[in-house]
Amino acid sequence: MVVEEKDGQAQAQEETTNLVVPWMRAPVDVSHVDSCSLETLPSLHPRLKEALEKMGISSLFPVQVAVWHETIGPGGFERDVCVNSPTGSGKTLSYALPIVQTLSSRAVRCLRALVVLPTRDLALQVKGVFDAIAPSVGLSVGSAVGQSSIAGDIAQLIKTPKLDAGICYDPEDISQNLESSAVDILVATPGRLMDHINNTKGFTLEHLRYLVVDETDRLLRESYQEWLPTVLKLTQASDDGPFPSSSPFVPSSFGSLLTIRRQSVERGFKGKPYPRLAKLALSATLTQDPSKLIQLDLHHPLFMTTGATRYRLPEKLECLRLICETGVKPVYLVGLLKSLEGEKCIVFTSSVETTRRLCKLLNFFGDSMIKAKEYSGGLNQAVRSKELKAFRKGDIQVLISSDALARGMDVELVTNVINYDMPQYPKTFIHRAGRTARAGRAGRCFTLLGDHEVRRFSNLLKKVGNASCPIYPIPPDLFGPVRAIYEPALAKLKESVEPIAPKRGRQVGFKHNSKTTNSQTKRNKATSGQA
Ligand SMILES: Nc1ncnc2c1ncn2[C@@H]1O[C@H](COP(=O)(O)OP(=O)(O)OP(=O)(O)O)[C@@H](O)[C@H]1O
Repeated sequence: MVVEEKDGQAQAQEETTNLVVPWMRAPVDVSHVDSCSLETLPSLHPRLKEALEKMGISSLFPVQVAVWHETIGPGGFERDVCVNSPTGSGKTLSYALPIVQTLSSRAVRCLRALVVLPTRDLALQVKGVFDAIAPSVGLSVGSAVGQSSIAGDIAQLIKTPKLDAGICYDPEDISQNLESSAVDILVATPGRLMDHINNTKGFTLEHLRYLVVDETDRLLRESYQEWLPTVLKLTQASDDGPFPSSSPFVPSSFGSLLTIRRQSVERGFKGKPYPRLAKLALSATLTQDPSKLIQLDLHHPLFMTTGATRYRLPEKLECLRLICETGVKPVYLVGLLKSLEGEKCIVFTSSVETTRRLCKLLNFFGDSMIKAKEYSGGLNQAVRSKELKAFRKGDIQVLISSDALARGMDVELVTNVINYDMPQYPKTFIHRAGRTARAGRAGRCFTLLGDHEVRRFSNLLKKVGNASCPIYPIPPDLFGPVRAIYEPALAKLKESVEPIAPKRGRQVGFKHNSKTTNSQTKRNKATSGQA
C-alpha cells in the first residue's frame, strides 16, 4: 500500500473547525511528570523489568509513567486514554507495557489486544517492541500486515487442533476449542485486519480488551474499509444487545458468527461479563477535530498532552535553515551533506518523483562519502524494506525519502533531518523533524529554502512552537568543488531520465526558479495528495 502524507488537508480542516471537545480542555500535562526508574515503578512484573533491562531501558519516560499510572494504577484502564506527546517520546512502550503487564495474568490464550497502525513498516516496528517484552510473561504476539502471505498470517494467528491421523479437522468446530487464537496481541494494518475479519474462519475479536489506535490522526483521516466502526461493532459489550450483524454498515461478507461477541459462550471469561473494550489513541499531532474523535466512541476519555501548546518539538531538536540561490539547490544539499561528514541523514522531498531524481542526481555526484538510497511509496515493499534495513545497519548514510517515512519510523542514530523541499504543513514538519532527536537525544533539522519561501516558513515555525531557526553556514570552501561537478551530474541525470519520461512539459533536473517551483509544487501536491 502506498501511503503518502495528506496531513495538510486534515489540518486545514481542523484549523477552520477551531472547536475543542470539553474533555480536552483539562488535560494531564505530561511535562509535569518525572521519569521513573524501573526499581521504583509500582507493580512492575519482575520478568518485564528484566526484559526492559535487556532492551537497555533502566527508567520510564514521562509519558510512559503517566500512562502507567492511569492504566495500572488506581485508574485501572477505566477510562479511555488519548495521548498527544512529541515524536520520539516513547509512546509505543507507553501502551505496550501496561497491556502486556495486565495480560500477563491471563489464563487462556485469546486475542485480547489489537494495535492498529497505518503502514506495514510501522506495524512491524511496533510488533518488535511487543516481541521484546511479551514473551517474558508467556504472551505471544502476531502481525497482520499487507504484502505478506495471508496463509502465513492464518498459520500464525489461528489455533488449529492437532490432527490425529485419519481424523478430519472441521474449521466450523473451532469454537469448541478453549484457545481460539495463537496470539494474545495482534499488531495490524487496517486493510489486512479487515481481510481477516471478513474471510478468516476462526478469527475472532470476541475477547478483545484493548484497542490501540496509534498515529490516530492518520488512521482517522481515511476510512480504510470502515475498519474502526467494524471493530467497535464487533466488540460491543454483551449487554449492548444480541448479534449486531443486522446493522447496515457491517460488511455482509464477515459472515462468520465467530467474530461477534456472544452472550452465551464464554471462552476465557467463563462466568464473567465481557469487560469493556479499553481504547488508547496516540499521536505526536493528535487530532482535536470533534468529528474525527467521535469515531473512536471514547469512554470518559482522559487527555494527556505535553505542555500548553498544541504541538511540541523534541527538546533537543535544533532547527536550522539554508537560504539557497535559485537553480542550484542540489549544490547546497551536497555541500550540507559534506559538512555533516558521514552522519546519518534523512532527506525529505515533497514527492515520489523528486525523491527518485534527487537520489539519482546525488549518486551522479560520485562522492564516496555520500551513499544515498531512495525510500518512497514509489518502490515496492521488498525494496523499501531492504533499503531501510541497510540504512538502519549504517550501510547507507543518506536516505532520500518522500513523506512515506515521515511518521513513526524509529531509526537509531539519525542525527540529521533535511527538508530538501519545505514541508507545506506544520504536522508534516513535526513528523519529518521527529525522525531525529528521539528518546531525549540531540538532533538537527535543516530546511532548504528559496527566497520566496522564507516568510511562509517563518509562519509554519510559529505554528509548531519554534521561533528560533538560525541560518546554517556551510563552509565556503566546500561549495567550489561541488559547483564544479553539479553541471556534469545534472547532464547525466537528464540522459538517464529523458528516455524513460519524455512526456511533453515535463521538467527534468533541478533548475529552480520561482515559476518552476510553483509548477513543481502543484505537481507534487497531485502526486502526494496534499491539499
Ligand atoms: N524508557 C525508555 N528508555 C530509553 N529509551 C526508550 C524508552 N522508551 C522508548 N525508548 C526509545 O525511544 C525511541 C522512541 O520511541 P517511540 O518510537 O515509541 O517514540 P514515539 O513517541 O512513538 O515517536 P513517534 O511519534 O515518532 O512515533 C525508541 O528508539 C525507543 O526504543
